[in-house]
Amino acid sequence: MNNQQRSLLLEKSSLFIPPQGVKLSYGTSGFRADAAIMESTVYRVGILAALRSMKTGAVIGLMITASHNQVSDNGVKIADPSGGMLTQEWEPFADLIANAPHPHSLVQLIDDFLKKENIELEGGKAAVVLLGRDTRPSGESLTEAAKQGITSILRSTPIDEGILTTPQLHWMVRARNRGMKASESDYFEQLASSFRCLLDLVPQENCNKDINDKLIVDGADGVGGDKLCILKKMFTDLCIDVRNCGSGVLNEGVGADYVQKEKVAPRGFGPADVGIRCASLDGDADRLVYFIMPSDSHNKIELVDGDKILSLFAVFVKEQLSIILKHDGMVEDKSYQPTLGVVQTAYANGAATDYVKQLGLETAITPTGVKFLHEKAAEYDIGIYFEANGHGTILFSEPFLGWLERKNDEVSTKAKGSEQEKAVLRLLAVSRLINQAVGDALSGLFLVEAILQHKGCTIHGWNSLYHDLPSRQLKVKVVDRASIVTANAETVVVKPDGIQEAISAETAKYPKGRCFVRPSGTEDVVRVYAEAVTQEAADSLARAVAGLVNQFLGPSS
Ligand SMILES: CC(=O)N[C@H]1[C@@H](OP(=O)(O)O)O[C@H](CO)[C@@H](O)[C@@H]1O
Ligand SMILES: [Mg+2]
Repeated sequence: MNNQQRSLLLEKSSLFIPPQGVKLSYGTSGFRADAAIMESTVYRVGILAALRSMKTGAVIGLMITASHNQVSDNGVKIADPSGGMLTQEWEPFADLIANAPHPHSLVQLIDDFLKKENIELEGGKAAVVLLGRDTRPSGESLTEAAKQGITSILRSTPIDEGILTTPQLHWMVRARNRGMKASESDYFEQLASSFRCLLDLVPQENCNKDINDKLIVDGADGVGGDKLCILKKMFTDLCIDVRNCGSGVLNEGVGADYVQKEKVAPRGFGPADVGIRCASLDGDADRLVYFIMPSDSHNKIELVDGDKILSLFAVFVKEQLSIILKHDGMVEDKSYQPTLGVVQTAYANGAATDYVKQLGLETAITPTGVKFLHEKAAEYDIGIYFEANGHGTILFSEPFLGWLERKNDEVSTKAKGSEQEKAVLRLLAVSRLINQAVGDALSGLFLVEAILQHKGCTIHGWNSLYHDLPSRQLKVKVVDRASIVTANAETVVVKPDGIQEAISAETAKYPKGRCFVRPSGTEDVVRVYAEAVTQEAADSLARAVAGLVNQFLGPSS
């Protein structure tokens, strides 16, 4: 790097010295911690974003959010040119620069990295970084820190997009890099028009079915509720009651994470909502779960989680695809067989996995973390992925979309008004509605709503697609969670020696028992997951295996 660049970096970074004794690591959710200690980290991620933009010659995104964490936390993560997560190859560099103690060590690390990655700061394209933040009060000053980081690299421009959901920012990055319209209003417009298209294609016999038109959405007192209020104004015939829109504390007794983990209704929901279709978004609106309020006085809800959303999407997509593949309703078109696959993690309920297998779909399991699911789903022509917690989307391959467009041309002349034409139009609309960059609670919600209308199905009907096996999750605090090493998408433990045999022996005592343990990527705990035919059995298996974890790893003091 030249002297001008070096002195700019030294000067600016001296204003962002990391607090002593803090070591952060770029995990599944980027960097996340108490907002009070995040400024230097965000500044440095700003530098990384500018370098990534130069390396790729494309627009990069930088999102400031701590999702479902408490309001006093904050975090930062990068969206790569595709709109997906930062390439895993750059994560070690993110860790190195975030933890460099002083400006000189930081500049040295950057210099070494520029050489290793062959990044030319003077030639090549200038850097452009899109910035977004959630509604946290610390977001504004952290955005300033990010801008300082970006402008610490010569020829780099930050574009502040203000308060956004995480998926909106990822969507904008992807759209910009494809030369498409990429503003927030373009995002709303695309969701609205594709949703409208799906509603226009609802089969006649289901058009007037009473599926309980009202939907109540818990906005987690975060950004998702605000954006949904804008979107719902675009549909006069859709009745959405948005609650927890920012007047209460973000994520406190509200939000998809709370609802899914605690299995209770969020704040602001009461007896008047019994039986109505309800949904909950998380703090940055990249997770979505549905739920039904119970009819008794207990607060326990019926959860309709990410696995159920995945199942609903899988049924719909498979149906539409089979209609297209049938010429005149009789013969399968063998000339092109698109691959359709479903991707889950080991946390997917066994009943959900059985259900999608029964549909005849290929299923794959990856380690926990969206980046793994996304990567696997991208191997199919249509890849549907969801974590049980409600993060997921449907990915469509370019060759498949090209094929659909050609089919569309063909059927619009030869088979106008046919079922085949409608199915083609529906899948094209789904590919525009559902976020192709990351899981998106808003676009997921509108797709769920469209499919329920299409099928004339209530939330109760949807929820009874299959019945979840009882399960239990526990957390165990141990001395060093990294001493657990797993394989086969986290379903078996390979270290320490002997623990897997002990877990398997315990699990074998329970009919239909399934159990696995893994170190959390976001908390200092080992997670235990158990499933069995009764709740008591799942609880007992989880407790017994938690005991084994303690025995093999030693409880933390
Ligand atoms: C069991 C569980 O819900 N794990 C969550 C949680 O990861 P852990 O590595 O389990 O802490 O946070 C991740 C990031 O939000 C999310 O992708 C994942 O599903
Ligand atoms: Mg989130």
